[in-house]
Parts: sequence; C-alpha cells; structure tokens
Amino acid sequence: MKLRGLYAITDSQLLAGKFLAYVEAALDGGVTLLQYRDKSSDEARRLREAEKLYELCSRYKTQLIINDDAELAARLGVGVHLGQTDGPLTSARALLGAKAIIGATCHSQIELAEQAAKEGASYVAFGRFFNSTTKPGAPAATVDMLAQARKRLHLPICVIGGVTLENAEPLVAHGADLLAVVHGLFGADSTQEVTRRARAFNVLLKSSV
Ligand SMILES: Cc1ncc(COP(=O)(O)OP(=O)(O)O)c(N)n1
Ligand SMILES: Cc1nc(C(=O)O)sc1CCOP(=O)(O)O
Ligand SMILES: [Mg+2]
Repeated sequence: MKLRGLYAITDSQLLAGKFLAYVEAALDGGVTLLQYRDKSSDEARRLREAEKLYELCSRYKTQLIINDDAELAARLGVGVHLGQTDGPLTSARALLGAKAIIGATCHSQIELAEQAAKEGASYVAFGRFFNSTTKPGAPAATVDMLAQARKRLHLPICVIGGVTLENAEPLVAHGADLLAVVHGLFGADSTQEVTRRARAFNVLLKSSV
C-alpha cells in the first residue's frame, strides 16, 4: 500500500463532545491514516475510544494508528506512531509484525530518519513546520530540510505541525507524502466543514503527484 494522503490526528480536548462525529466527517472526506492521540493515562477510556475508532476506520477502509502505545496497537492489530522517547522501534516491529504501519518522529534530523528506516519504520515524520496550537513547543523544521530529506530517503515522508489548507502546498511540492493535521482539520465549526477540509487536502495532494 502506498502511504500518501491526509493523516488525521485526534485531540481529546479539541474533540470533546464531538469526537466520533468529527472523526467520521473526516473519514467521509478521505483519510489515509487516522491517529488516535490521547495523552491521558485513563487506560479504560483509551481502550474504549480506540475500539470505536477501529470500528469506524474498518467501515471507511482507513488505517488506524495508535500514538505512543505499541501494546494498545497490538491489542487492536493496528499500527503505531513512536516518538524518540516512546520505546524502541525494533521492539514495536517485533510485536506488531512485518505488515504493521509504524511511524517515527524525526523532528528536523535526517539522520534520525535514516536510523528509523534501518530499524523498520514504515514512514518518517518531520516537524514542526508552522506554529502549532496543539504542540507549540515542538522543535522547528524547515522546507529546505524537507527537500534534502526527500533526496536522501526512500520512505514515505510525513509532515506535521501547524499544517493547514493555506500553507500545505509548499510541503507537498517539496516531497511530503502524508499531511498530518489536528487543528487544520478538526478545528472547524461543523462536521460539513471537516469533510470539506479533508476533501480539499486530498485535492492538494493529488494535484502535486
Ligand atoms: C505523524 C506524527 N508525527 C509526529 C508526532 C509526534 O510524536 P512525539 O514526538 O512522540 O510526540 P507526541 O505526539 O507523543 O506528543 C505524532 N504524534 N504523529
Ligand atoms: C503531535 C505533534 N507533533 C509535532 C512534531 O513536530 O513532532 S507537531 C504536533 C501537533 C500537530 O497538531 P497541529 O496540526 O494542530 O499543529
Ligand atoms: Mg509520542
């Protein structure tokens, strides 16, 4: 499977009271990967929500990715996204198997991406490219770095951090395969607007293949 498209990421605060409705609206507009990102330690709620997302993603034929938690991913038989301090990629690969989608945060360091590739990552993520309300303190990355990464890496490249419909085009033009978005997708006033944004992200990605 070619990993290219919109990578929607949930945010438990932003989506409070409208979680499944907004996620379904995004899936309706077309999502390649959906990441369940919940930084709380409420394990029971995390399992419940992840199971609901699994059902929804199965209906829309979208791949579910769990942030941080390889055990939860293994329990559901889905992929995982790991940051630099979220445990070894090789252990996650051994746990989830050869076919699972495993992503790795590489900030703005191509060397981290090369290491992740060696350790079996399915995609590498660079960011933050713009100001992010979700994660304002994430280290910054540049379009020049992205262009260099595109030349050196053969894995799908994901970009993250403040990505919106207004600023995504140069990222796609410089080699991004996956646009990972929280606010630029879910920070909308209605489900209809979430679907419209998802469709528009897909148009942007298709017009630059
Ligand atoms: C697609 C994608 N890219 C980067 C991240 C950030 O991961 P990490 O650095 O582990 O930070 P947290 O998201 O866990 O706060 C991500 N989640 N997804
Ligand atoms: C979870 C996350 N990781 C980042 C990184 O740079 O590693 S930026 C980020 C937040 C993405 O949310 P938004 O689209 O609202 O900026
Ligand atoms: Mg993490």
